[in-house]
Amino acid sequence: MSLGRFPATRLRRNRHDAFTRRLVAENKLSVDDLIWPIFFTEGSGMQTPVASMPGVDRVSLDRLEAHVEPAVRLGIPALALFPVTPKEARDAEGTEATNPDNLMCRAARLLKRAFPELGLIGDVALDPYTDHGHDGVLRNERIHNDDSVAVLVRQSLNQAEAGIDILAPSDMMDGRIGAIRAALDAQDRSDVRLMSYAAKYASAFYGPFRDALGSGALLRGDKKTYQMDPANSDEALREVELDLAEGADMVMVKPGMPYLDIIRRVRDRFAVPTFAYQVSGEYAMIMAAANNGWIDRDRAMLESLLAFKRAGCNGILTYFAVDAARTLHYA
Ligand SMILES: NCc1[nH]cc(CCC(=O)O)c1CC(=O)O
Ligand SMILES: [Mg+2]
Repeated sequence: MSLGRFPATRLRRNRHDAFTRRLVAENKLSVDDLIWPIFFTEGSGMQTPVASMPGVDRVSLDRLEAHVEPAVRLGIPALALFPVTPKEARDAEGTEATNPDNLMCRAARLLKRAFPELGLIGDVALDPYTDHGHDGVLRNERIHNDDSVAVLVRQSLNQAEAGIDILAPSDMMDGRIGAIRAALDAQDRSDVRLMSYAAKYASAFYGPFRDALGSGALLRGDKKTYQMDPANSDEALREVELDLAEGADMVMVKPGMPYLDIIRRVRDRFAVPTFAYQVSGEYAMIMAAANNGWIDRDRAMLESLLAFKRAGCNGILTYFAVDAARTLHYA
């Protein structure tokens, strides 16, 4: 006997075959974890690809129901809605955000009628509506926090009225969760959920999204005075703590893959429903490599989504949602 020559514990044993690997797997991705962000436009008969996001289209409202139907059939629980506002409807104050007949509200009403069970998540921020491309209102070339929050509150009530189930403020103004929650309560809308983009970083990975919305070319300067510095991690915990105290039901970390450490810290510290946004640039990277034949798209897609689960996410906003759901169903 040459005890000591061989390890008593051989972790490879549990990797021996597929059934054992299935038995010992710690995390699992399911369709229930997927939130699908979609883009839609005015007009009719339109379906225009986003060049920097292969496979992602902007569809006109008349095509929205048909566009969304496969996601519903696959069991995706919720959509995140992003309206592509025409240039003419943008102004310095983002006034269109509070118009009860804006594109967002019409889309919400249409989808609620067509798919009553489908969760609708409304983006709360002014960048689709401002002519300078910022998420808030500009005063002397600065984004004014409290004036922005006042508009965001009206935008939130407007979306809730149109049938949005979950308001998702992505603007990063201080105090907006508390202000929105108070306004909802005052209108007897305490059932509207708030998914806060609590730790949202000033990131290069939003580029393709801004292409999709047409806000990138308009953007004056950058968003570093309100979105977080990628250097920071403790600060993310303070952001999350404040949003929870102000009435957020769920929190989000964004972008996703470069910030898995933040997701894990948030989940460990607060043990609240935690989400990540696998943003446009992350999607674009995987698609670009896959379309060059450099990585296997489906495997990279599923591995990246599983990584969010492992990091502690309850769910993921991903442009892969429909393809991932299909893969999971037919796996
Ligand atoms: N309110 C803006 C907003 N909401 C969602 C995204 C990015 C999503 C993505 O890149 O997929 C952004 C971009 C930004 O902050 O400029
Ligand atoms: Mg904050």
